[in-house]
Amino acid sequence: MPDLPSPIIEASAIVKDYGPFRALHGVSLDVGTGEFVALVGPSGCGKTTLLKILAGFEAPSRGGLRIRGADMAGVPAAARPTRMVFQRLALFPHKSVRDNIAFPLKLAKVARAESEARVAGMLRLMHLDPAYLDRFPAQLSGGEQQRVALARALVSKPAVLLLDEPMSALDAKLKKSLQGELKNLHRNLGTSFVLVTHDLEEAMMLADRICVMRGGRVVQVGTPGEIYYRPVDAFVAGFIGDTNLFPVSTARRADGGVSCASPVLAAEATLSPGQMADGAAAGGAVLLVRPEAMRFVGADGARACTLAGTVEEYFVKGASIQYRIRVPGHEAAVVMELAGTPNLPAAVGDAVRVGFDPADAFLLGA
Ligand SMILES: Nc1ncnc2c1ncn2[C@@H]1O[C@H](COP(=O)(O)OP(=O)(O)OP(=O)(O)O)[C@@H](O)[C@H]1O
Repeated sequence: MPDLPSPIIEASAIVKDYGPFRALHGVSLDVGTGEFVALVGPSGCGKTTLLKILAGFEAPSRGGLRIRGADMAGVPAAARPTRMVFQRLALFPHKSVRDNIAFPLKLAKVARAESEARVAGMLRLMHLDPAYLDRFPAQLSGGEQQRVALARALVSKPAVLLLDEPMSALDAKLKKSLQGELKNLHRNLGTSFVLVTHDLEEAMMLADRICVMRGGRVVQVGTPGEIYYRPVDAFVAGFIGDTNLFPVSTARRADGGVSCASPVLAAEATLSPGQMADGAAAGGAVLLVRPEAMRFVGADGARACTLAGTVEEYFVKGASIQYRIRVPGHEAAVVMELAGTPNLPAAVGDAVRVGFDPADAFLLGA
Protein backbone atom coordinates (compact mmCIF):
# COMPACT_ATOMS: atom_id res chain seq x y z
CA MET A 1 0.00 0.00 0.00
CA PRO A 2 1.34 3.50 -0.79
CA ASP A 3 2.33 5.66 2.19
CA LEU A 4 -0.67 7.59 3.44
CA PRO A 5 -0.18 11.36 3.22
CA SER A 6 -0.34 12.95 6.70
CA PRO A 7 -3.91 12.38 7.91
CA ILE A 8 -6.38 15.25 7.88
CA ILE A 9 -9.10 13.08 9.43
CA GLU A 10 -8.34 10.62 12.21
CA ALA A 11 -11.45 8.78 13.34
CA SER A 12 -10.76 6.22 16.03
CA ALA A 13 -13.05 3.53 17.45
CA ILE A 14 -16.22 5.52 16.76
CA VAL A 15 -19.38 4.04 18.23
CA LYS A 16 -22.80 5.51 17.40
CA ASP A 17 -25.96 4.45 19.20
CA TYR A 18 -29.41 5.61 18.15
CA GLY A 19 -31.28 4.68 21.34
CA PRO A 20 -30.88 0.91 21.70
CA PHE A 21 -29.66 0.52 18.09
CA ARG A 22 -25.91 0.53 17.47
CA ALA A 23 -25.28 1.98 14.00
CA LEU A 24 -21.45 2.08 14.28
CA HIS A 25 -19.47 -0.52 16.23
CA GLY A 26 -16.06 1.12 16.68
CA VAL A 27 -15.10 2.51 13.29
CA SER A 28 -11.54 3.72 12.72
CA LEU A 29 -10.55 5.50 9.53
CA ASP A 30 -7.77 7.90 8.57
CA VAL A 31 -8.11 10.15 5.53
CA GLY A 32 -4.88 11.58 4.16
CA THR A 33 -4.50 15.29 3.33
CA GLY A 34 -5.64 15.75 -0.26
CA GLU A 35 -6.88 12.17 -0.46
CA PHE A 36 -10.14 11.00 -2.08
CA VAL A 37 -11.81 8.27 -0.02
CA ALA A 38 -15.06 6.52 -0.99
CA LEU A 39 -17.29 4.87 1.62
CA VAL A 40 -19.23 1.91 0.20
CA GLY A 41 -21.33 -0.88 1.69
CA PRO A 42 -24.87 -2.26 1.73
CA SER A 43 -27.81 -0.04 2.62
CA GLY A 44 -27.93 0.70 6.35
CA CYS A 45 -24.27 -0.18 7.05
CA GLY A 46 -23.58 3.26 8.55
CA LYS A 47 -21.96 5.24 5.73
CA THR A 48 -24.11 8.36 6.11
CA THR A 49 -23.90 8.16 9.91
CA LEU A 50 -20.09 8.19 9.69
CA LEU A 51 -20.16 11.13 7.25
CA LYS A 52 -22.50 13.11 9.54
CA ILE A 53 -20.16 12.47 12.47
CA LEU A 54 -17.23 13.80 10.40
CA ALA A 55 -19.32 16.85 9.46
CA GLY A 56 -20.49 17.49 13.01
CA PHE A 57 -24.21 16.88 12.33
CA GLU A 58 -24.16 13.88 14.68
CA ALA A 59 -22.03 13.33 17.79
CA PRO A 60 -20.36 9.95 18.31
CA SER A 61 -21.52 8.02 21.39
CA ARG A 62 -17.91 6.97 21.97
CA GLY A 63 -14.57 7.23 20.20
CA GLY A 64 -12.40 10.08 19.00
CA LEU A 65 -12.30 12.36 15.97
CA ARG A 66 -9.47 14.70 15.07
CA ILE A 67 -9.45 16.90 12.00
CA ARG A 68 -6.18 18.65 11.12
CA GLY A 69 -4.90 17.42 14.45
CA ALA A 70 -7.63 19.16 16.50
CA ASP A 71 -10.09 17.27 18.70
CA MET A 72 -13.59 17.73 17.28
CA ALA A 73 -15.49 16.85 20.48
CA GLY A 74 -18.12 19.58 20.93
CA VAL A 75 -17.04 21.50 17.80
CA PRO A 76 -20.19 22.45 15.82
CA ALA A 77 -20.47 21.74 12.08
CA ALA A 78 -20.05 25.40 11.07
CA ALA A 79 -16.77 25.68 12.99
CA ARG A 80 -15.21 22.63 11.30
CA PRO A 81 -13.04 22.81 8.17
CA THR A 82 -15.58 20.52 6.46
CA ARG A 83 -18.54 21.08 4.12
CA MET A 84 -21.14 18.52 3.16
CA VAL A 85 -23.08 18.07 -0.09
CA PHE A 86 -26.24 16.04 0.33
CA GLN A 87 -27.98 13.50 -1.88
CA ARG A 88 -31.15 15.54 -1.94
CA LEU A 89 -30.48 19.07 -2.90
CA ALA A 90 -30.26 21.44 -0.02
CA LEU A 91 -30.27 24.65 -2.07
CA PHE A 92 -32.45 27.48 -0.79
CA PRO A 93 -35.34 27.51 -3.28
CA HIS A 94 -36.15 31.21 -2.76
CA LYS A 95 -32.60 32.42 -3.15
CA SER A 96 -30.94 33.06 -6.50
CA VAL A 97 -27.96 31.01 -7.63
CA ARG A 98 -25.74 33.98 -6.67
CA ASP A 99 -27.17 34.15 -3.13
CA ASN A 100 -27.06 30.39 -2.71
CA ILE A 101 -23.37 30.20 -3.58
CA ALA A 102 -22.50 33.34 -1.59
CA PHE A 103 -24.43 32.23 1.50
CA PRO A 104 -21.45 30.76 3.43
CA LEU A 105 -19.45 33.92 2.66
CA LYS A 106 -22.27 36.12 3.96
CA LEU A 107 -22.32 34.11 7.21
CA ALA A 108 -18.55 34.58 7.46
CA LYS A 109 -19.01 38.35 6.82
CA VAL A 110 -16.70 38.31 3.80
CA ALA A 111 -16.57 41.75 2.09
CA ARG A 112 -18.92 42.15 -0.92
CA ALA A 113 -16.18 42.64 -3.54
CA GLU A 114 -14.31 39.53 -2.45
CA SER A 115 -17.54 37.53 -2.19
CA GLU A 116 -18.49 38.47 -5.77
CA ALA A 117 -15.04 37.51 -7.03
CA ARG A 118 -15.18 34.15 -5.24
CA VAL A 119 -18.69 33.39 -6.57
CA ALA A 120 -17.51 34.22 -10.11
CA GLY A 121 -14.51 31.94 -9.61
CA MET A 122 -16.80 29.11 -8.47
CA LEU A 123 -19.00 29.52 -11.57
CA ARG A 124 -15.94 29.15 -13.79
CA LEU A 125 -14.72 26.15 -11.81
CA MET A 126 -18.09 24.42 -12.07
CA HIS A 127 -18.61 25.37 -15.74
CA LEU A 128 -21.79 27.27 -14.94
CA ASP A 129 -22.90 30.10 -17.21
CA PRO A 130 -22.73 33.52 -15.44
CA ALA A 131 -26.21 34.17 -16.85
CA TYR A 132 -27.46 31.63 -14.27
CA LEU A 133 -26.54 33.89 -11.35
CA ASP A 134 -29.99 35.48 -11.23
CA ARG A 135 -31.92 32.25 -11.75
CA PHE A 136 -33.57 30.28 -8.97
CA PRO A 137 -32.79 26.59 -8.32
CA ALA A 138 -36.09 25.44 -9.90
CA GLN A 139 -34.98 27.07 -13.18
CA LEU A 140 -31.92 24.80 -13.43
CA SER A 141 -31.55 21.16 -14.46
CA GLY A 142 -30.74 18.54 -11.82
CA GLY A 143 -27.09 18.43 -12.85
CA GLU A 144 -26.81 22.23 -12.78
CA GLN A 145 -28.42 22.34 -9.33
CA GLN A 146 -25.93 19.79 -8.06
CA ARG A 147 -23.07 21.87 -9.49
CA VAL A 148 -24.45 24.94 -7.66
CA ALA A 149 -24.57 22.84 -4.46
CA LEU A 150 -20.91 21.86 -5.03
CA ALA A 151 -20.01 25.51 -5.68
CA ARG A 152 -21.70 26.56 -2.44
CA ALA A 153 -19.84 23.85 -0.51
CA LEU A 154 -16.47 24.80 -2.01
CA VAL A 155 -16.75 28.61 -1.95
CA SER A 156 -15.56 28.81 1.65
CA LYS A 157 -12.49 26.72 0.72
CA PRO A 158 -13.07 23.81 3.12
CA ALA A 159 -10.15 21.48 3.80
CA VAL A 160 -12.51 18.50 3.54
CA LEU A 161 -15.52 18.04 1.25
CA LEU A 162 -18.02 15.41 2.41
CA LEU A 163 -20.30 14.11 -0.33
CA ASP A 164 -23.38 11.99 0.42
CA GLU A 165 -24.38 10.33 -2.85
CA PRO A 166 -24.34 13.66 -4.71
CA MET A 167 -24.93 12.07 -8.10
CA SER A 168 -27.47 9.37 -7.33
CA ALA A 169 -30.43 11.41 -8.61
CA LEU A 170 -28.83 12.17 -11.98
CA ASP A 171 -29.24 10.29 -15.26
CA ALA A 172 -26.33 8.16 -16.48
CA LYS A 173 -24.85 10.70 -18.92
CA LEU A 174 -25.03 13.63 -16.51
CA LYS A 175 -23.57 11.47 -13.81
CA LYS A 176 -20.56 10.60 -15.99
CA SER A 177 -19.86 14.26 -16.74
CA LEU A 178 -20.21 15.30 -13.09
CA GLN A 179 -17.94 12.40 -12.05
CA GLY A 180 -15.32 13.74 -14.44
CA GLU A 181 -15.72 17.23 -12.97
CA LEU A 182 -15.45 15.91 -9.44
CA LYS A 183 -12.19 14.12 -10.25
CA ASN A 184 -10.88 17.28 -11.91
CA LEU A 185 -11.87 19.42 -8.93
CA HIS A 186 -10.17 17.05 -6.58
CA ARG A 187 -6.98 17.07 -8.63
CA ASN A 188 -6.91 20.87 -8.92
CA LEU A 189 -8.04 21.99 -5.47
CA GLY A 190 -5.99 19.84 -3.10
CA THR A 191 -9.13 19.47 -0.95
CA SER A 192 -9.67 16.08 0.75
CA PHE A 193 -12.86 14.34 -0.42
CA VAL A 194 -14.93 11.71 1.37
CA LEU A 195 -17.69 10.34 -0.88
CA VAL A 196 -20.53 8.04 0.13
CA THR A 197 -21.75 6.11 -2.88
CA HIS A 198 -23.86 3.10 -3.85
CA ASP A 199 -22.18 3.03 -7.22
CA LEU A 200 -19.14 0.75 -7.00
CA GLU A 201 -17.87 1.71 -10.42
CA GLU A 202 -17.98 5.35 -9.28
CA ALA A 203 -15.95 4.46 -6.16
CA MET A 204 -13.38 2.57 -8.25
CA MET A 205 -13.12 5.40 -10.80
CA LEU A 206 -12.84 8.34 -8.40
CA ALA A 207 -11.29 7.25 -5.13
CA ASP A 208 -7.65 6.88 -4.09
CA ARG A 209 -8.86 4.46 -1.43
CA ILE A 210 -12.15 2.68 -0.83
CA CYS A 211 -13.50 1.91 2.65
CA VAL A 212 -15.90 -1.06 2.56
CA MET A 213 -18.37 -1.13 5.47
CA ARG A 214 -20.76 -3.80 6.63
CA GLY A 215 -23.12 -3.79 9.62
CA GLY A 216 -21.57 -0.70 11.22
CA ARG A 217 -17.99 -1.97 10.87
CA VAL A 218 -15.13 -1.32 8.44
CA VAL A 219 -14.35 -4.57 6.62
CA GLN A 220 -11.50 -3.36 4.40
CA VAL A 221 -9.78 -0.15 3.41
CA GLY A 222 -7.58 -0.21 0.33
CA THR A 223 -6.83 1.15 -3.11
CA PRO A 224 -9.38 0.20 -5.81
CA GLY A 225 -6.86 -2.39 -7.05
CA GLU A 226 -6.46 -3.95 -3.60
CA ILE A 227 -10.21 -4.07 -3.01
CA TYR A 228 -10.86 -5.58 -6.45
CA TYR A 229 -7.97 -8.04 -6.75
CA ARG A 230 -7.09 -8.63 -3.09
CA PRO A 231 -10.37 -8.54 -1.14
CA VAL A 232 -10.13 -9.71 2.48
CA ASP A 233 -13.14 -12.00 2.16
CA ALA A 234 -15.92 -13.27 -0.07
CA PHE A 235 -18.25 -10.46 1.05
CA VAL A 236 -15.92 -7.74 -0.27
CA ALA A 237 -15.18 -9.80 -3.41
CA GLY A 238 -18.90 -10.21 -4.16
CA PHE A 239 -19.78 -6.64 -3.26
CA ILE A 240 -17.31 -5.08 -5.68
CA GLY A 241 -18.27 -6.25 -9.16
CA ASP A 242 -19.42 -9.58 -10.60
CA THR A 243 -17.34 -12.47 -9.48
CA ASN A 244 -16.79 -16.23 -9.54
CA LEU A 245 -16.23 -17.98 -6.21
CA PHE A 246 -15.30 -21.65 -6.46
CA PRO A 247 -15.29 -23.63 -3.17
CA VAL A 248 -12.02 -25.58 -3.00
CA SER A 249 -10.10 -27.87 -0.68
CA THR A 250 -6.53 -26.75 -0.14
CA ALA A 251 -3.14 -28.34 0.52
CA ARG A 252 -0.03 -26.40 1.52
CA ARG A 253 2.96 -26.75 -0.76
CA ALA A 254 6.62 -26.85 0.29
CA ASP A 255 7.21 -23.47 -1.42
CA GLY A 256 4.59 -21.79 0.84
CA GLY A 257 1.99 -21.78 -1.93
CA VAL A 258 -1.18 -23.80 -1.98
CA SER A 259 -2.85 -26.36 -4.27
CA CYS A 260 -6.61 -25.90 -4.69
CA ALA A 261 -8.84 -28.75 -5.81
CA SER A 262 -12.53 -28.82 -6.66
CA PRO A 263 -14.78 -31.45 -8.27
CA VAL A 264 -15.83 -28.87 -10.89
CA LEU A 265 -12.23 -28.02 -11.88
CA ALA A 266 -10.50 -30.35 -14.34
CA ALA A 267 -7.13 -29.84 -12.62
CA GLU A 268 -5.75 -28.38 -9.41
CA ALA A 269 -4.96 -24.68 -9.32
CA THR A 270 -1.52 -23.98 -7.89
CA LEU A 271 -1.25 -20.56 -6.22
CA SER A 272 1.85 -18.75 -4.96
CA PRO A 273 2.05 -17.39 -1.37
CA GLY A 274 1.07 -13.89 -2.56
CA GLN A 275 -2.22 -15.11 -3.96
CA MET A 276 -4.17 -15.59 -0.75
CA ALA A 277 -5.93 -13.52 1.88
CA ASP A 278 -4.68 -13.82 5.49
CA GLY A 279 -5.60 -17.22 6.93
CA ALA A 280 -7.37 -18.26 3.71
CA ALA A 281 -5.75 -21.69 3.41
CA ALA A 282 -6.80 -22.76 6.92
CA GLY A 283 -10.03 -24.79 6.74
CA GLY A 284 -12.43 -24.29 3.84
CA ALA A 285 -11.58 -21.77 1.16
CA VAL A 286 -12.99 -20.24 -2.01
CA LEU A 287 -11.12 -19.37 -5.16
CA LEU A 288 -11.90 -15.91 -6.55
CA VAL A 289 -11.68 -15.56 -10.33
CA ARG A 290 -12.89 -12.31 -11.88
CA PRO A 291 -15.12 -12.63 -15.00
CA GLU A 292 -12.54 -10.92 -17.23
CA ALA A 293 -9.96 -13.60 -16.28
CA MET A 294 -12.23 -16.36 -17.65
CA ARG A 295 -12.07 -17.40 -21.32
CA PHE A 296 -13.32 -20.11 -23.64
CA VAL A 297 -10.83 -22.96 -24.10
CA GLY A 298 -10.68 -25.84 -26.58
CA ALA A 299 -11.09 -29.52 -25.69
CA ASP A 300 -7.32 -29.68 -25.04
CA GLY A 301 -7.95 -27.58 -21.93
CA ALA A 302 -9.46 -30.57 -20.16
CA ARG A 303 -6.33 -31.02 -18.02
CA ALA A 304 -5.94 -27.35 -16.99
CA CYS A 305 -8.01 -25.10 -14.67
CA THR A 306 -11.13 -25.46 -16.72
CA LEU A 307 -14.83 -26.21 -16.25
CA ALA A 308 -17.30 -27.80 -18.64
CA GLY A 309 -20.79 -26.36 -18.93
CA THR A 310 -23.55 -24.94 -21.09
CA VAL A 311 -24.16 -21.35 -22.14
CA GLU A 312 -27.16 -20.16 -20.13
CA GLU A 313 -27.28 -16.54 -21.29
CA TYR A 314 -25.17 -13.80 -22.78
CA PHE A 315 -25.40 -10.03 -22.79
CA VAL A 316 -23.88 -7.88 -25.52
CA LYS A 317 -22.78 -4.70 -23.72
CA GLY A 318 -20.92 -3.07 -26.61
CA ALA A 319 -17.34 -2.88 -25.39
CA SER A 320 -17.72 -6.29 -23.77
CA ILE A 321 -19.87 -9.43 -23.88
CA GLN A 322 -20.90 -11.15 -20.70
CA TYR A 323 -21.50 -14.90 -20.77
CA ARG A 324 -23.19 -16.91 -18.03
CA ILE A 325 -22.24 -20.57 -18.07
CA ARG A 326 -24.12 -23.25 -16.13
CA VAL A 327 -21.62 -25.77 -14.75
CA PRO A 328 -23.01 -29.00 -13.21
CA GLY A 329 -21.98 -29.19 -9.53
CA HIS A 330 -21.47 -25.42 -9.20
CA GLU A 331 -24.31 -23.47 -7.62
CA ALA A 332 -24.03 -20.08 -9.34
CA ALA A 333 -23.60 -19.51 -13.06
CA VAL A 334 -19.96 -18.93 -14.02
CA VAL A 335 -19.63 -15.34 -15.24
CA MET A 336 -17.26 -14.49 -18.05
CA GLU A 337 -16.56 -11.06 -19.55
CA LEU A 338 -14.99 -11.02 -23.00
CA ALA A 339 -13.92 -8.10 -25.19
CA GLY A 340 -16.77 -7.06 -27.49
CA THR A 341 -16.85 -8.57 -30.97
CA PRO A 342 -19.47 -8.72 -33.73
CA ASN A 343 -18.77 -12.47 -34.06
CA LEU A 344 -20.27 -14.17 -31.03
CA PRO A 345 -18.04 -17.05 -29.90
CA ALA A 346 -20.95 -19.14 -28.53
CA ALA A 347 -24.75 -19.18 -28.43
CA VAL A 348 -27.28 -20.09 -25.74
CA GLY A 349 -27.37 -23.87 -25.19
CA ASP A 350 -23.87 -24.53 -26.59
CA ALA A 351 -21.72 -26.99 -24.66
CA VAL A 352 -18.51 -25.13 -23.83
CA ARG A 353 -15.35 -25.36 -21.79
CA VAL A 354 -14.16 -22.28 -19.93
CA GLY A 355 -10.99 -21.75 -17.96
CA PHE A 356 -8.58 -19.37 -16.27
CA ASP A 357 -4.89 -18.98 -15.58
CA PRO A 358 -4.21 -19.84 -11.89
CA ALA A 359 -2.01 -16.70 -11.75
CA ASP A 360 -5.25 -14.67 -12.06
CA ALA A 361 -6.95 -16.40 -9.10
CA PHE A 362 -6.96 -15.36 -5.44
CA LEU A 363 -7.77 -17.54 -2.42
CA LEU A 364 -10.22 -16.36 0.25
CA GLY A 365 -11.40 -17.89 3.51
CA ALA A 366 -14.77 -19.61 3.20
N1 LIG B 1 -31.65 9.23 13.42
C1 LIG B 1 -31.68 7.88 13.46
N2 LIG B 1 -32.38 7.22 14.43
C2 LIG B 1 -32.39 5.88 14.48
N3 LIG B 1 -31.74 5.07 13.62
C3 LIG B 1 -31.04 5.67 12.65
C4 LIG B 1 -30.98 7.10 12.51
N4 LIG B 1 -30.20 7.39 11.44
C5 LIG B 1 -29.80 6.20 10.92
N5 LIG B 1 -30.30 5.17 11.65
C6 LIG B 1 -30.06 3.74 11.40
O1 LIG B 1 -28.66 3.52 11.43
C7 LIG B 1 -28.27 2.61 10.42
C8 LIG B 1 -27.21 3.24 9.52
O2 LIG B 1 -27.83 4.29 8.77
P1 LIG B 1 -27.05 5.09 7.65
O3 LIG B 1 -27.97 6.11 7.11
O4 LIG B 1 -25.76 5.55 8.22
O5 LIG B 1 -26.77 3.93 6.61
P2 LIG B 1 -26.17 4.02 5.13
O6 LIG B 1 -25.09 3.01 5.05
O7 LIG B 1 -25.83 5.42 4.81
O8 LIG B 1 -27.42 3.53 4.30
P3 LIG B 1 -27.94 3.92 2.82
O9 LIG B 1 -26.90 3.38 1.89
O10 LIG B 1 -29.24 3.20 2.71
O11 LIG B 1 -28.05 5.42 2.78
C9 LIG B 1 -29.55 2.22 9.67
O12 LIG B 1 -30.00 0.98 10.17
C10 LIG B 1 -30.51 3.33 10.01
O13 LIG B 1 -31.84 2.86 10.03
